[in-house]
Amino acid sequence: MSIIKSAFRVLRFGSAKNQLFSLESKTCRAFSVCNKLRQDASDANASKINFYVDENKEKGYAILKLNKGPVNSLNLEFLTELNIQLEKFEESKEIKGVILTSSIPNIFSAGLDIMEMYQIKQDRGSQFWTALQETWIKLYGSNKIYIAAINGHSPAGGCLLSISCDYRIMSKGPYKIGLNETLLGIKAPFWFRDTMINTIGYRETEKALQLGKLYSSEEALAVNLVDELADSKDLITKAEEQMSKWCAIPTVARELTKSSMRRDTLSKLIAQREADTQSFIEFTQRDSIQKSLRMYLESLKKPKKSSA
Ligand SMILES: CC/C=C\CCC/C=C/C(=O)SCCNC(=O)CCNC(=O)[C@H](O)C(C)(C)COP(=O)(O)OP(=O)(O)OC[C@H]1O[C@@H](n2cnc3c(N)ncnc32)[C@H](O)[C@@H]1OP(=O)(O)O
Repeated sequence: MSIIKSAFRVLRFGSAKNQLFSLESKTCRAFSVCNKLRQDASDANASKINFYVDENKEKGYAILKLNKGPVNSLNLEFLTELNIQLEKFEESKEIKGVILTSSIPNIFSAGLDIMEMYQIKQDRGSQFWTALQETWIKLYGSNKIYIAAINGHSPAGGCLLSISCDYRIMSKGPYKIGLNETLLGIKAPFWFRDTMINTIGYRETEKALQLGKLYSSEEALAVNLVDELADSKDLITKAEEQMSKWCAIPTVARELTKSSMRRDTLSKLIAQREADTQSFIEFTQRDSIQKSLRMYLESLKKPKKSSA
């Protein structure tokens, strides 16, 4: 939204302005549908702490640590809470940037909660998908600086969170990152795909998405899926060093540059959020998709084989 707003300020006249205005108002309508949901989510989760926020107003940035055990999977309530927090950051005058990480050892995020796609009622499915779209629009479209400190596995929706940031540092170790949707028998949505293309390029994305490739940290560095590797113990320090560097850039120039780079990709989803939600519902309700999801869920729940 903020990027759309900045773009709106810059493009004062002509059809581009009208187009952005219409995109913005569609987005606002979709957001207002989520308001009740947000209240429900904050009531239901009042006793749980699904993430921690450590704000350092002096330095001008915050650290947001995902904390929804066991694997930071993204369900409706969690996304709704995250969206509220992202909005708070966006409105903050003191916070220039956010380091996004996880408090769960070896896991950044396991991506979408598969239970939100398996045998789910249409209403819930559409609320879930709307919340996910909102998270991406807020993160990818943010005026703030987002640095992902990827402390562990980051498949599918977890990868989407990190590639929506401006810079990625990943822990060295036996961790995997990538858009592995085809391995679940599903297709990555076009906005996941486009964010990936913007990060690692068309050809690499074409291979990665078809193969459902999960990259090791070294492989991820080699294709620019991440920008830097760090020993786990140094991850946050490195992210903070990087954040100081980004914070030192003149803000308006950086924001306008970011928005000019991301506007077209964002506009594509903003212009067709409802159709995209319908397509998610239609796709996930297919018998063949439900069967694939069931098999994938079973494979996750199988007792792990001993490597000995
Ligand atoms: C038109 C478009 C339509 C649809 C588009 C949909 C796009 C989808 C995007 C997604 O994000 S789909 C989710 C993809 N995620 C994955 O494939 C990750 C699966 N998980 C793992 O590989 C591993 O769990 C791990 C993240 C590597 C962590 O491994 P670890 O050994 O540490 O944990 P374990 O596997 O034992 O898991 C603990 C516990 O959590 C459950 N789990 C794991 N991931 C998910 C998930 N994404 N959703 C729901 N639940 C998940 C797992 O089953 C275990 O449960 P249990 O304790 O009850 O056995």
